[in-house]
Amino acid sequence: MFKVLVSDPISDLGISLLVEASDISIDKKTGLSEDELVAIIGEYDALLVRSQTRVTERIMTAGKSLKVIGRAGVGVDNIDLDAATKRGIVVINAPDGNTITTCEHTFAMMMALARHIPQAYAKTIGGVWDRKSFVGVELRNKTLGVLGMGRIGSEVAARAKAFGMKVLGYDPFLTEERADKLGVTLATVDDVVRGADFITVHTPLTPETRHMIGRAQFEVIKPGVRIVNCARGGIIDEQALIEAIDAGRVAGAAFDVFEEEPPAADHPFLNHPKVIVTPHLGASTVEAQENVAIDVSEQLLHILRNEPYKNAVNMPPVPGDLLAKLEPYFTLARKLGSFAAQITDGPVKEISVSYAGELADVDTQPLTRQVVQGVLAHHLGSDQVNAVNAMHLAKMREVNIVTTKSQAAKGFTNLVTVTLKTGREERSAAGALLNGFGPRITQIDKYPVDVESQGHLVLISHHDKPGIIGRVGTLLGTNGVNIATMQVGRKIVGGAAIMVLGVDKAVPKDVLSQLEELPDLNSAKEIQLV
Ligand SMILES: NC(=O)c1ccc[n+]([C@@H]2O[C@H](COP(=O)([O-])OP(=O)(O)OC[C@H]3O[C@@H](n4cnc5c(N)ncnc54)[C@H](O)[C@@H]3O)[C@@H](O)[C@H]2O)c1
Ligand SMILES: O=C(O)CC[C@@H](O)C(=O)O
Repeated sequence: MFKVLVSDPISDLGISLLVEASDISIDKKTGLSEDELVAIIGEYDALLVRSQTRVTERIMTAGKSLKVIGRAGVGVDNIDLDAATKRGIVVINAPDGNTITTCEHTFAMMMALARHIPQAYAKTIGGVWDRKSFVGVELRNKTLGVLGMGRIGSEVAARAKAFGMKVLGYDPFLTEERADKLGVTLATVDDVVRGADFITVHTPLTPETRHMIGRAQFEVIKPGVRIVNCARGGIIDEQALIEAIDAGRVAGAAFDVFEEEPPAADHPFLNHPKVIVTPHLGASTVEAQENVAIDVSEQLLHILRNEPYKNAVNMPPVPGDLLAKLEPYFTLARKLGSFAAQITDGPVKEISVSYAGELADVDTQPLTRQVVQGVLAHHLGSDQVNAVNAMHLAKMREVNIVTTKSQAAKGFTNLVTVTLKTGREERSAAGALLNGFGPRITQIDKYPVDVESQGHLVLISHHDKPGIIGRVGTLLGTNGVNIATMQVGRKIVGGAAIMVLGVDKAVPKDVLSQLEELPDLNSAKEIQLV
């Protein structure tokens, strides 16, 4: 008999599969503190949560029999994934079940914002018949900018078209072809910021999406824009947004999610006349809660019964002899994927992995998964992608995966080369394990290098001219950025060249822009490898 604990309010109908299963005994105990959970979790094989329970390392340590944690919903930011992976606890989610519901909430928020419905309601029930203060705007003929064209963003775009809106879409995986299919104009963040009358965000919260609409964007944003966030708090800089509303640049905002939830009582969004809010209700419909509970219950049963399952968010152990051969290359493969993703512009269409040397003779599929994970995690968030779901996510995004093998490893025992093709360019990074030095990047595009695959790097492309290294060093030094290592690669004297700097901390965006303005310097990209 497997024991399952449900620690958040989850649809009864959705978990009926578990209730009725003869090999499952289920307890529902909601609203427990961390201490209370720690005290009882030891007797359970599975834990089923929504977003309220914070599943911490302490809880997992106490959960000696825990095999699986199920999240009835998409985001797993309330679960310590590393702690689960370390303990071999599988974390599953239900990514599809609340897509339509959240899309509809986004629309409800957008329309309520356009027509001042919450403000007008409050006045009317307060006995004031005020028709003058609440003149709204139509959606028809307006431009909607959608940042994040995944499951929810694509559904929002489809509905916006039905309202007669023009849709600008941006997503690192949105190709011209897919945008055409969806009837959306492929745009950049800048196009959206400068051109949209309404902006809605549907990305995960990652280091790249945090404050993707911040002070710099509000300075150039289309005056009178209305902004909706039903994704994750922090994608839009809340403080900068309030300043932009108060300065009259932004007409209003509708937020379902907050940088801190619940927001503090003095949060500037609460009681602001131009901001409407809901308490993270995006997924709160009867249908969505049933869907996600059914999905996650099915998966949970499969895992407990040792049957094949999908939607694992963390990485299960790779068993067998193969692991011994491949495991040393896992980190290298993932970092090469991440490095290639960070240096490449445009929507990824193809990930090509070439294995040379002894790896050519073994099944390298688990390594390819690591590469794909590295590429996708850069865009989708490292909590959403793992070695189990990486290939599936790539397929959903119509990303082609190609593997080639050869014996010639340019003097290395094994050489792994990752090449990314986008609509705009093709970039590659190769790497090897060097005795005593661990994973190293040994080639970037056509340039041989020897770079430690760790920490903050800056990749500069420039012309091989005297003085360039000094100018870069001076500019970074003036801005307080310490250079720890430097590698320069070129094919011919005086031709195109690259410089890879290892730096002690992240380089601010404005310093990267200043680098790009230096004479003979073409581009400067910051890369972070963890
Ligand atoms: N309010 C709620 O209750 C609620 C409910 C469900 C989902 N969500 C949240 O909504 C968001 C979207 O969910 P989904 O199911 O559509 O996820 P998804 O993974 O299907 O889509 C997210 C998309 O964001 C894109 N993206 C990543 N980085 C980007 C960037 N820098 N710029 C533009 N796009 C970028 C990804 O490529 C991906 O296509 C998630 O944050 C999720 O947690 C909130
Ligand atoms: O459980 C909820 O209501 C939150 C759901 C949502 O944020 C998600 O990520 O799926």
